[in-house]
Amino acid sequence: MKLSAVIDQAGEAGDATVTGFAIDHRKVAPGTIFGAFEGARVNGEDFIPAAIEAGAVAVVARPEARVEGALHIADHSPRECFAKLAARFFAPFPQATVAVTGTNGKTSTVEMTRQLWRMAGHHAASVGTLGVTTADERVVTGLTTPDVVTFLSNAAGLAREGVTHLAFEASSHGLSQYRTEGLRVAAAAFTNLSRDHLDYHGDMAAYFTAKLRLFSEVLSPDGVAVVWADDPQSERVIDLARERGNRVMAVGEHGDDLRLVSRAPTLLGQGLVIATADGAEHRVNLPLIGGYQAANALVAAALVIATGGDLEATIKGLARLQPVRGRLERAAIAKSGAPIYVDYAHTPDALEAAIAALRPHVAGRLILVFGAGGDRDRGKRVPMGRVAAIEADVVIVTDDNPRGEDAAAIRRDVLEGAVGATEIGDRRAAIAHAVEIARADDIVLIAGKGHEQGQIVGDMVLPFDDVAVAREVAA
Ligand SMILES: CC(=O)N[C@H]1[C@@H](OP(=O)(O)OP(=O)(O)OC[C@H]2O[C@@H](n3ccc(=O)[nH]c3=O)[C@H](O)[C@@H]2O)O[C@H](CO)[C@@H](O)[C@@H]1O[C@H](C)C(=O)N[C@@H](C)C(=O)N[C@H](CCC(=O)O)C(=O)O
Ligand SMILES: Nc1ncnc2c1ncn2[C@@H]1O[C@H](COP(=O)(O)OP(=O)(O)OP(=O)(O)O)[C@@H](O)[C@H]1O
Ligand SMILES: N[C@H](CCC[C@H](N)C(=O)O)C(=O)O
Ligand SMILES: [Mg+2]
Repeated sequence: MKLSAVIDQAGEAGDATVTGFAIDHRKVAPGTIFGAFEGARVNGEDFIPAAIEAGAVAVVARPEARVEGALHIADHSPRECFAKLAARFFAPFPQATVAVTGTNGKTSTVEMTRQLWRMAGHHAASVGTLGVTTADERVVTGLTTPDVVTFLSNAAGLAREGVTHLAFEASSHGLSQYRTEGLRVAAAAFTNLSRDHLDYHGDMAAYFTAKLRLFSEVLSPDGVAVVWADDPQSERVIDLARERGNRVMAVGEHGDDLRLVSRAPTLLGQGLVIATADGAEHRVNLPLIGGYQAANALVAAALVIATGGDLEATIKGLARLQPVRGRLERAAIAKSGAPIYVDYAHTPDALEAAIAALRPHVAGRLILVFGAGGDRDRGKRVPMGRVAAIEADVVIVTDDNPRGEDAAAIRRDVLEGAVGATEIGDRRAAIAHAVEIARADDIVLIAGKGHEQGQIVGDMVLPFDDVAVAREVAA
């Protein structure tokens, strides 16, 4: 592709051939357009000379950046500009693309959306914390919302493979860094807002603003806003969408479009009654437990309907949803008979939701093993401890991913809220202890790491899988 096809004002540089896009100078090859951004750690503008040396034909950067020897595509919002140009290069993308934001439930919702589309016979994929998932395979990317070049090239690659329907997770980091700009988003969903990532965003208002960008800027002007209506912040999302002229589909006990009339836990799932806007009531047995999974399933159904899915068939499809990896996953049964669940709850709200999901299924005690990640929002640790102390019957505080922090100091923070908890730093020993003390009518919940395959300690990723460890210690 010629530079003039990517950018209108390329001038005499327009004849140069563009071979790719990069935001890391180490990935620049001859013909690359380099995006130089100020980051949280370093300033990408410092690498402009090196990128040009490596063959960059153009550099997208702030007007005040110095660019010599390549076309300077100057923009006050260089990340946004870069994403839009890159999208021109990588297009076309899957014809129906939807996005999900919210503090909790993104991964579950995009995965359920993908499953429902597949049931309808579409070639569908999801992109998020679990990686890039299609019916055939899963490729791990490392981030929830991959960097913009990875994201756009993956989305285009999926389209080339025949994927027509794509659901992706829009994390607050991804939204504030414009990682998912430039492709048409036909529907966007909001699941909920609670505390997380304040290390990065500073305060709840800034965190929410980052998430709202999905509705104010990323969602197509003729797209549908799917909103979980039972969150205290839902109204703001609905108002924003209506002001902008987007159609709103409200879902939940307070939702008019898919109204959750009732929810009755069964042994391995729950019976749902869902009322639709035409007044009809639909009954379906969701084979997953917990209010939070019902919420995510309904949001997923709304996304499918918003992009043309048949209402009745989609609601029926809920009965065939497969569990999402690491979300209330039943990992093993202890010798005593106690079931052991693994869940990805790593915020106070999620921990509360995960415990609430299991509560109707426990006759004895709910034994919780959890910790908090290092180099992440420290302010969520005490509230997580508090939720644990209040909602669980036995609490064991252990290590999550300490990353660059002192693990014992993280546990101290959590223990400040988790009054009366037992402290066992070694995660395997903590899980073993929980399983050992569990009696037949108890349930063990191992929270925080879900599907993760490693424990990040310093710069190392040590192999660790909560599900595998649960199985080992239960054997
Ligand atoms: C805080 C954060 O989001 N950081 C991400 C972000 O960094 P940044 O733009 O601030 O980058 P930086 O390291 O300061 O560098 C600035 C620029 O210089 C470039 N650079 C840097 C060094 C160099 O030698 N050459 C070079 O060109 C970088 O590519 C970058 O464009 O862009 C980088 C490149 O894409 C990401 O790898 C990095 O993710 C880090 C590893 C990370 O841990 N991110 C987490 C917090 C994250 O994004 N999480 C969210 C939310 C999770 C959830 O709750 O779901 C996610 O979407 O995964
Ligand atoms: N709708 C919901 N309401 C409250 N809690 C939820 C909801 N959905 C999921 N959770 C909790 O959050 C955990 C993570 O769920 P999921 O992975 O779907 O969220 P996420 O938004 O993708 O998280 P991340 O930000 O880490 O990518 C679950 O294991 C559960 O404990
Ligand atoms: N996407 C989340 C994952 C947190 C998972 C938890 N195990 C932790 O390490 O804190 C984050 O990066 O904050
Ligand atoms: Mg996720």
